Parts: sequence; C-alpha cells; structure tokens
Amino acid sequence: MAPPGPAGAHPTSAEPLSRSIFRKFLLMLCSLLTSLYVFYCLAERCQTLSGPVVGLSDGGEEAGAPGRGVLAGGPRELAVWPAVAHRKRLLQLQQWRRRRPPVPRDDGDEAAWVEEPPGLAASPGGSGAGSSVAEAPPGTLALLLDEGSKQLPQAIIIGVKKGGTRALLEFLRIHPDVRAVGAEPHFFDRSYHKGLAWYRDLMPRTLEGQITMEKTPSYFVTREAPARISAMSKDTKLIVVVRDPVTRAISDYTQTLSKRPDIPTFESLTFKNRSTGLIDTSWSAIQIGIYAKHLEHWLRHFPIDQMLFVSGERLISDPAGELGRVQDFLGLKRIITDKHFYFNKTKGFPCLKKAEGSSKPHCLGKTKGRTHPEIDREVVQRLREFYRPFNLKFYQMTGHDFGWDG
Ligand SMILES: Nc1ncnc2c1ncn2[C@@H]1O[C@H](COP(=O)(O)OS(=O)(=O)O)[C@@H](OP(=O)(O)O)[C@H]1O
Repeated sequence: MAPPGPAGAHPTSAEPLSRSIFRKFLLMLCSLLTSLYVFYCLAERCQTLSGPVVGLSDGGEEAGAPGRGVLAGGPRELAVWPAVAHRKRLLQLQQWRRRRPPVPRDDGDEAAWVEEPPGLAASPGGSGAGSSVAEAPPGTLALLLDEGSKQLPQAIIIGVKKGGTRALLEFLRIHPDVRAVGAEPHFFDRSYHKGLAWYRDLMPRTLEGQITMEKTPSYFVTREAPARISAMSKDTKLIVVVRDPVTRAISDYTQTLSKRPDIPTFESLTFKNRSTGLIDTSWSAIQIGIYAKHLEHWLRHFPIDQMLFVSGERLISDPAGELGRVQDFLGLKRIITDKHFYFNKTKGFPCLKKAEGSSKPHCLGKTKGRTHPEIDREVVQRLREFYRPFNLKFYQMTGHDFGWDG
C-alpha cells in the first residue's frame, strides 16, 4: 500500500491541534467557573455552604416568637443608615471570612453570644441565604481589600457585674462608629500575662474614626485593673453600669443559683452571723456592690471625667436617654435614639428593633432578666441599711444621685 500522501497526513496533524483547542477551552471554562464562584461568594451565598453560624443567638431564639416579627418603626425608618454603616458592614463581612482568634468563654455573662454572620440570620419563615443576598452591600469587590486594622480598645465597659453591661454593649454596637468584641476578653484580670498583642488580636478591625470597645464587668473589682488599663493607655474611656447594689446582689445570686441549685439561701449567705445582723462582706455578691470602695482604686489612676456612670435602672426605663449620654461621652454622633428600641412585653425589657448586622428585632437572651427569688424583707432592709453610707459616698464621688436610697 502506498504511504499516505500530503492529503492523507491531515488527520494526524489535525489531532494535536484540536487537542490544544480543547485544552484552551477547558482552561477558559475553568476560569469562568472560578470567577462565577468568586462572585457567588461575594454575594455571600457561599456562607450557606460552609462556615459557622454567626450573630446573636440569644435574640435569634426570640425573633420568631409571636408578636415579635413586626418592626414597630416600619422598614423604611429602620433601613436608613449613614454611609459609614455601609463601610462597617463591609468590614464585618471581611472579618467574618477570616478566622477569629479564640475568645475566652464568658462565664460572668454566661450567655456567651454566638456570633451570627451579618445578614445571615434567617428571618422567621425565610431562608438565611435569601435575606443575606438582599442585604449584601453593593460594591462587594471592596471586600477583597483588607480594610481596617485591629486597635486596642479606646473605651471599656469595666462593670459592674449584673449591672446591665451586656445590654449597653449590644445597644452601642448598632452605632456605625463602634466596633466591639462580643465575648468578654477578661484580659486585665485573667489573661494579662498573654500580652497586649494577644489582646489586640481579639479586637475586630476598625476603620479610621471608629471606636474599638470591649466589656468585662469584673474589671471594676479587680485591684490590678486600673493600673494595667492606664499602662495600656491613660486616655482609655471607662464606662461603669451601676445598679442598686441590693438588686444587683440578688441578681448575682440568682445567676449562681441557676448553675448550682444546691447552694444555701441568699439570706444565709448574706450574714456572718444572722442574730447579730453582721453582713458577710467577703461574699462577692455583697462586696461588688460597695461601689465607692472600688471606685477609690480607679480614681488613683484615672480622673473622674474619664469615667461615665450609667444607671442600670435607666438603661431599662429609658435606654435611648442613657445611650445619648454614652454617645456624648464617647464623642460619637447621637445616632442611637428611641427609634431603635421597642419594649417587649413578653421579655419585660427594651429590645432592639434591629440588632447589629441584622435586620430583625433582637432581645437579650434568657440569662438576662431572670426571675429573682423572693428574699426575706427584713434581710433586704438590713442590706439597704448596710449599703446606704457607701451609696451616699458614691453619689458624692460621681456627682450623681442614682436614687437607690429612697
Ligand atoms: N434590655 C435588657 N434586656 C435584658 N436585661 C437587661 C436589659 N437592660 C438591662 N438588663 C439587665 O441586665 C442584667 C444583667 O447584667 P449584665 O449584662 O451586666 O450581666 S453580666 O454581668 O454580664 O452577667 C439583667 O439582670 P437580671 O434581671 O437580674 O437577670 C437585667 O436586669
């Protein structure tokens, strides 16, 4: 047989050519698919495929409760946010995609809030992914930019335990210029040896003009905390949420009781000797409420005008009013107003119409606003007498009568 002529050579030379075209086609297809996936991710949908569930789970459980799904303020009113809120949201999205350093468990505030990814919380009857896409900010390519940096806090909520510190922080977090770490870092009491770099790494990223915050209520009664915070920055602004020390003590006891139902009664723990009426000031539930004594330690390191005392009672009766004072103190524009709150009858507390990074109403969880046990009236009376001189001293020091003494 004659060997194939030039015409017969075509099939063999065409084979590598089509293979190379095929390879190019495959390559283009792959890059197309990759780009599609990247855009898909930027539209937040990839979070439905993997990654933890973010947000404030406390409120999540209540969001679907009857009567809670409707935003009293109306969607238009609630949807209006300044441009900076948009930048904040971009940051939140970026951060959510990064691995966070482990945050110490928050046992004082035991409802350690499980963070939800912004916009991922499923609305009642709706899918999380659906609502997230609706909320995805435009210009998502900006997410690729590594915006912002981690800063040490410029303001700290240092106390008091059971004063209302969680409510204050969560309310403040809706301000576009506030970025706060969710759980309590306990750096200045338990983890100081880990160093400032460790502490800073716990913080969320902030853009210029934003304030970094954290709350750890035990700082207020930690002897070393004032000097340590001052060593970090003597300009740190300090916020203390105070509450009637008797109610605070009962709240503290109620929390312990919820974990250890076998503890002795409040009445028996209150006294060193009940017949003499001698109060046991070594019991932390009692000791924390001697605010004037603790404040003395802080005033050795900070001027009083660098401290703001928030009334725990008013934070419940007039959250917008107290938030107004806090925003002024922090040098923030008064953005959080009464429009942001509604009173939830079932919860018995003010709640947010829309929590940070979410579009749904939000109340604090079950560990906030527990029912207190009935305490013997005489014991309560004795405690009121015990605290009175300390309270008066505290009013004097702060220039503010908190009204706990009639
Ligand atoms: N809006 C709102 N919702 C729910 N609870 C509220 C609110 N505002 C203030 N409080 C009061 O906060 C008390 C808990 O205080 P803290 O958050 O400082 O507690 S903790 O120290 O972090 O464990 C908690 O105390 P208890 O009522 O004793 O549980 C509440 O009374």
